[in-house]
Amino acid sequence: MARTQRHLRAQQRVQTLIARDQPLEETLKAICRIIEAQVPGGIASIMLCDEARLRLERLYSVNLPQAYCDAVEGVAIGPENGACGRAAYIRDFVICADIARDPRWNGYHELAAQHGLHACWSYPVTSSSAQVLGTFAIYYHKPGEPTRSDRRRVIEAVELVSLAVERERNRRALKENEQRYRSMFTYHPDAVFSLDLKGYFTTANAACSSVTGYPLEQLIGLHFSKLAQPNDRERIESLYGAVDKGEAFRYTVTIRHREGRSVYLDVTNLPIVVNDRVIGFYGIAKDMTERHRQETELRILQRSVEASINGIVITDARQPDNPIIYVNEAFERITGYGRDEVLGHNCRFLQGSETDAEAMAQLRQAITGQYELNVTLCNYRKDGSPFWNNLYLSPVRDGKGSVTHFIGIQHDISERKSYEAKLSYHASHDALTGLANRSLFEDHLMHDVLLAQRHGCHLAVLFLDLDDFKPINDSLGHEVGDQILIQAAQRLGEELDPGDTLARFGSDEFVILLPELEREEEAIRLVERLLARVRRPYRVGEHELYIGASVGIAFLQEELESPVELIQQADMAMYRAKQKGRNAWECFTSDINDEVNERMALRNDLQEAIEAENFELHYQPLLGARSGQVVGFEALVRWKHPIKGYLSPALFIPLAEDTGQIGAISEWVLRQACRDMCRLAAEGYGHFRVSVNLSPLQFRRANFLGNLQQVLQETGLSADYLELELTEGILMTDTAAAIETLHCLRDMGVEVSIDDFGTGFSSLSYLKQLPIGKIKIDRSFVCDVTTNRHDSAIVQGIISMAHHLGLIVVAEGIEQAQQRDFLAAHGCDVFQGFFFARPMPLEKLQDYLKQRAAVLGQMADTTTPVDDEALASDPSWPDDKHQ
Ligand SMILES: Nc1nc2c(ncn2[C@@H]2O[C@@H]3COP(=O)(O)O[C@H]4[C@@H](O)[C@H](n5cnc6c(=O)[nH]c(N)nc65)O[C@@H]4COP(=O)(O)O[C@H]3[C@H]2O)c(=O)[nH]1
Repeated sequence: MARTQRHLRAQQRVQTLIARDQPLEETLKAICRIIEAQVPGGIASIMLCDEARLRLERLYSVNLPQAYCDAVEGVAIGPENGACGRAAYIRDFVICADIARDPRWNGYHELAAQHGLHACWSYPVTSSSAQVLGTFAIYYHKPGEPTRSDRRRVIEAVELVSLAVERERNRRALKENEQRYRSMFTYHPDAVFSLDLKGYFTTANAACSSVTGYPLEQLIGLHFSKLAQPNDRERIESLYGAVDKGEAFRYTVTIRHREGRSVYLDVTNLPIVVNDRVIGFYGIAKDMTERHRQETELRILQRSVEASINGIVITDARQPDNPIIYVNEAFERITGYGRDEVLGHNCRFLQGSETDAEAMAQLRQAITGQYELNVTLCNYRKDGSPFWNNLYLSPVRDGKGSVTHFIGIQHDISERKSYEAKLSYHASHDALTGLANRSLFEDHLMHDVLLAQRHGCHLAVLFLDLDDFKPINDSLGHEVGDQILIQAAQRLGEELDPGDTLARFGSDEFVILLPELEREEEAIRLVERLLARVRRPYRVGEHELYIGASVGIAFLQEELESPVELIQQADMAMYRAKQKGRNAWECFTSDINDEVNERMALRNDLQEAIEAENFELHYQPLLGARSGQVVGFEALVRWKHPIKGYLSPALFIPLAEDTGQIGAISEWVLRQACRDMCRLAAEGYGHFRVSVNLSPLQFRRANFLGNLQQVLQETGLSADYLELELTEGILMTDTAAAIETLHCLRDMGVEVSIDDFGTGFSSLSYLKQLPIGKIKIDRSFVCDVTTNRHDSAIVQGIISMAHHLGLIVVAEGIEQAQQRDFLAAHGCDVFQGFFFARPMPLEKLQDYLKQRAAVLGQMADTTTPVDDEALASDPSWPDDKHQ
């Protein structure tokens, strides 16, 4: 009983050792002692399996000799390996009653005998899962077998051993696990942490500290929201709901580092589940700041490349033939090739027949030499159409500096190129007709003159000006004018040879270069053909129109200073041709040159006179045929040339008309005439009407009426005292507009007379439509009126017809009393001419008026008619020197 009690106590002690996780050796040795106390003479030992369960190592015993222990430790588990090796092998009780004779102890007999060990009973120790953990053995110093109670005790001891070993193994496994976990936690390069359910940090590793910048002691107990950006907090809190349900989740968040910078984290949260209850969250936060920055940069870069309006091609320089690995949308748009069609191919499919070989060579060199290049080359789209590609090629290098790729940026400059081409075309061509312009013509001229001089050929320049083009353009509009110019250009072109150059210089000026003439006559024959072609009718819309041309011809002569001189010579000759009449041509000669030079000099002098207002105004009286009274004056401009003296207006007025200088002269004349009339009235000479000659250019000016009104206003002359003299020619072009202007003049109170009447081509019947009050019979009819019966008949006809129309008739150029008498006899109303008075300056006119008044005063007594001839030839009167 006492023995049993002792045994139970010993067992409890062992169980306490086990429960308290005392070292295994202590527990196992305690078990050995218990069993040794129960089986007298027995020596207990416990051996445990190695990890692989192939050997028995770690021998625990209190009384086995150490040398024996050392010798058997590590014995292999096997059927013939002593009691323990076999027990572990067969997983059953092995009884070796007499070791010395037991063959299973072969190899160990001597060892056992040395230590006086003669019997051994061994029992396998197994785990709760039936794994062999080791063996429990009892040795005896004499042979013998166990009794039943011995067996029972051994089994009890084995159970205790199993319990202790298994417990110790579990504890070790647990510790190992914990260490593993801790290692993972501690050494994890990412921030690893745990939060409680309220979101406070409960644990955090070192990485967590470096990611957040907070020392661990400050981090523990900190609420996660202290780190998250305000706009992220709510989102993350809502995610934690998922963790509550036991689910893991992942999100990205930007936190604020303790130093203030933003840290971009990729966080995975997992629930901490204990006893089926979530008690918090684990978190693993990966610092993605750098990667995020790179990704953002990359994304922006990718978007920019994608969205670029320039085509972008990337090729792989490491692969044979440098194949395309990327093209953007713009490349597809520009070339018409889809991405799939080009990837893997070399870019050469973009080349074609017009691709510049030199540009290609540069491109190849840049690829071989691995340097940047900017080159413009002609590429081809998928549909075969060419485009201009301004290509930037640059090599892309890796970290070691080796070129891995090439990037090509295409800029489709086709529009710019075509614009440039258009610009250069327009710079050298006339937009309306498509003919060469002056600059291109001059280029050809330089070149062809050089060749002609070298080869001794004849060369000619023709200057062709359309006759009567301006009136058509003015009256029918520019569209009609343009059509005529186009048709004329076409006709001229059709007559020329391929080597000739046809250019348009001005509105209706065409210039032709004939560089390869065998004889000069060829040019003349061509000009005749050209004139004939130009003369043919032009059909424009409903109009059938006729125009002519005047041509000047200049041949290449030896004494030419510059080729351009030929154009000027042809121009001068054309001017002479124009003077000859319509549809004429003229060759340049040196006298034309002189004439033109003189004209040029005169033009310049005239300009100086205009600027200095270096003109005088003379007045020629007009006398009533019946009353003999002065009824008005004609204002006639005089220019005293500094060298040539007084020049006839018949000389410089047409020049001024040609050069446009007439505008300024006319305005001066009008203003001066109005002023002088006001002065005469103011100085008591009476109110006289002054006739002013009107130039066609002045009449057609847009602001003609406005200007007139302004002059009248400024000078204070009443419109009743102004008369404008128009030639028939003015009324011939754009008659409707001219008549409208005449009506306006009449409304203003200004009188209008037709000057040089009878010299125009038009029928007299148009007179009845005109709101005019007077006609002036041209001097040429008056001159021979008494000697030539035709002129006499014409003059009589004009007077009669004019009177029927209610018009006053003025006869100008009366030089003789017979002429006066004839005209008076046939009812002419007003006389003008040297017979009565020459044109004179205002001061002389005042004298004239005074004298007339004096003579008239005397006549009142005598009733003798005024001797106009005597007055006119009074030596004190001005001699109109220019006449
Ligand atoms: N042989 C001869 N001649 C006579 C006689 N009586 C007058 N004359 C001249 O005949 C011309 C009359 O002027 P016109 O026919 O309008 O012809 C004018 C007119 O068309 C133009 N002219 C003169 N002054 C002006 C002006 O201020 N403006 C414009 N637009 N043209 C003007 O120049 C032309 C010539 O003017 P002038 O040389 O001043 O010549 C004047 C005058 O001096 C005569 O009995 N015998």
